[in-house]
Amino acid sequence: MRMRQNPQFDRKNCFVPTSEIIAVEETELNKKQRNIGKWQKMAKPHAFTVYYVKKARNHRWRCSDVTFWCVDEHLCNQWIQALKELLEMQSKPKQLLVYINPYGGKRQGKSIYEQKVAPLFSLASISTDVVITEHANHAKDNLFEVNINKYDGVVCVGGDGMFSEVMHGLIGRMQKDSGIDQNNPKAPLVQCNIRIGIIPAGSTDCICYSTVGISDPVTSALHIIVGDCQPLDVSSVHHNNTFLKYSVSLLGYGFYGDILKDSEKKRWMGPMRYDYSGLKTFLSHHYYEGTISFQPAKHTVGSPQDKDSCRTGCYICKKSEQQLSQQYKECGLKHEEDEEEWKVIKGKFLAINAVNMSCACPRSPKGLSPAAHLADGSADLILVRKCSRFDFLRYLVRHTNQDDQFDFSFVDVYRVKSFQFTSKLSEDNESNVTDIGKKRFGQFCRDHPACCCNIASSTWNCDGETLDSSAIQVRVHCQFVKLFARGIEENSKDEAAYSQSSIEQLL
Ligand SMILES: CCCCCCCCCCCCC/C=C/[C@@H](O)[C@H](COP(=O)(O)O)NC(=O)CCCCCCCCCCCCCCC
Ligand SMILES: Nc1ncnc2c1ncn2[C@@H]1O[C@H](COP(=O)(O)OP(=O)(O)O)[C@@H](O)[C@H]1O
Ligand SMILES: [Ca+2]
Repeated sequence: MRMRQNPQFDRKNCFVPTSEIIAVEETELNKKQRNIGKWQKMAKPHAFTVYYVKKARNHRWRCSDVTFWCVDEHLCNQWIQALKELLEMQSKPKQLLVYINPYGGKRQGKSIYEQKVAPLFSLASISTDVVITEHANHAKDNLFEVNINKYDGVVCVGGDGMFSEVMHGLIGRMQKDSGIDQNNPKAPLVQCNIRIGIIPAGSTDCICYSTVGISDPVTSALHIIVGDCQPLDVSSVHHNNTFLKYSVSLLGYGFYGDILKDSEKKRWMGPMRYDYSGLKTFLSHHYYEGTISFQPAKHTVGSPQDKDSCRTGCYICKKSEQQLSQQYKECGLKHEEDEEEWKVIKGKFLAINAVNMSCACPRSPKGLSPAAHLADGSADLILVRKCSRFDFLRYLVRHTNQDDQFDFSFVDVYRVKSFQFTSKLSEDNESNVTDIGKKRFGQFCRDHPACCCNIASSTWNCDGETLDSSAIQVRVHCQFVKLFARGIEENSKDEAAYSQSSIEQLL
C-alpha cells in the first residue's frame, strides 16, 4: 500500500474504522505518478484513494487520504465497489439543509462555510440547500415551511443563538405537525429526530464545544459527514401557561443575564462584547433576591461533584435515561410531577445558573458545571449567593483552572429535573405593595452602578437570548434533540501515539 500521507506515520499501519471513511474515489493516474518507484515496470497500474478522518490533539479532526495501487483493474473496482456499498449502509447524511448566519460572531459565517465546509461536503457527495439568513428568526420561520422529510439533517453556521433558532424551528414544527400545544407546561412533547449539525461561527459556541470537544468548523463538518448522533437534553421554559423558550446550554439569571443584556447593544464589538460587559457587570456587583423551588433529579446516577465528566458513549447518560423511562412506565408523568417533594430556597443571589451541559467553551474549557451530562435528563442548578467582589472573582477564575468551582461556602449546586423561580420584586408586586419608591430607587441604582444594592430584577439569559419575564417554570426533557456529534472522546490511544511518534521525530 503506497502511503501518500504524513511520512511520520508510514512506519506503522494506520487503522481507520470504516465509519470514519469520508469518501472512496478511483484515482486518475497521470504520467508522472506512473513512473514513481517500483511501479514503472508494470503495465497500466490502477489505484483508488480513500479519504478518512485523521484525529489530531484536542479533539481536532482533519481530512486525510491514502492511495491504494494494484495491477488488477477488476480487483481495484471490486474494492471501490465494496467500500462504496459499506458507506451507503451507514447513517451518513446525503441531503442537508444549511442555514448561514452572516451576522453572528465575527461575521465570518459565509466565508467559513464556503472555504472550509462546502469542499468537504462535496467530497462526501452530500447535496445541500443553503439559506443565508437575512434577519433574525429567518431560519426558524423557514423551518415551518420547508419539506423537512427531504433532508437527512439541518446544519446551522453560527453561534449558540443560531443553533437555538434552528432548534426552535424544528421542535416547533414537530409539535405543530403533531397538534401539541407548547403553552401547556405539562404537554407530552413529541421528540425531534432529525439531526442538527453546528458549524461554529459565533461568539461563545459553547454547545459545539461541549458536544464535540472543540470549536472548529472542519472538525464539526467531519462529524456531520460521518453521520454521528448525540442525543441532548432540552429544558422547556414557561411563564405561567405561556411557552417562552427551549434551552440546551445556559439558563442564567443575575450575572450572565446582566452581561447578555448589556452586550446586546454592543454586537458590533463581536465576541469581545462579552468581556467588556462581563467586566462592567462584575464591577456593578448587583445581587437579586428571589425564591427558587426545584425537584431533585432522583433518576440520575451522577452528581455535579463527580470527578469524571460526560464522555462519548457515557454510561451515566445511558443508565439515567433507562431509569427515567422505567419510572415513567411505572407511574407516568402525573405521579412524578406531584409526588416528589419540591425543595424551596429563598435568598440573595449574584447568579442563578441552570445548565443542561457542562457549557465548556474556549473561555472556560471545563465549563460552568464540568460533570453535567448531555443526555441524562437532568440540569445542574448552580446558586451563587451574595458575596464580596473578591470572593466572586475567585469563583470566576476557577472556571479557567483545575480548581473545584463549587468549593465555596456561597456556592450550592443541585442536579434537578425541574425548577421554578420568582424574584422578590414580582412577589412584592403580587402582594400589591405600593412599589413606586422601589421603582424610583431601582432606577436610581441602575444609573449609579457603584452601589450593589438589590435593584429591581435581572433578566434570564437563555442560550444567549434574553427572556421576557423573570418568573419562570423549567422542565428538563431527556434526550429531546439529536446532534451530528458523539460527545467528547476520551484521549484516544492514537492521540498518545501521535504525541509519542512526533516526540520520536524530534529526538
Ligand atoms: C477573570 C476571569 C473570568 C473568567 C470567567 C469565565 C466564565 C466563562 C463561562 C462561560 C459560560 C458560557 C455559557 C454560554 C452561553 C452561550 O449560550 C451564550 C450565547 O452564545 P453565542 O454568543 O455563541 O450565541 N453566551 C453568553 O451568554 C456569554 C456568557 C458570558 C461569557 C463570559 C463572560 C466573561 C466574564 C468576564 C468577567 C471579568 C471579571 C474580571 C474582573 C477583574
Ligand atoms: N441575518 C441576520 N441578521 C440579523 N440577525 C440574525 C441574522 N441571522 C440570525 N440572526 C440572529 O443573530 C443572533 C445571534 O446569532 P449567533 O449566531 O448566536 O451569533 P453570536 O454567537 O454572535 O451571538 C441569533 O439570535 C439570530 O436569531
Ligand atoms: Ca443534562
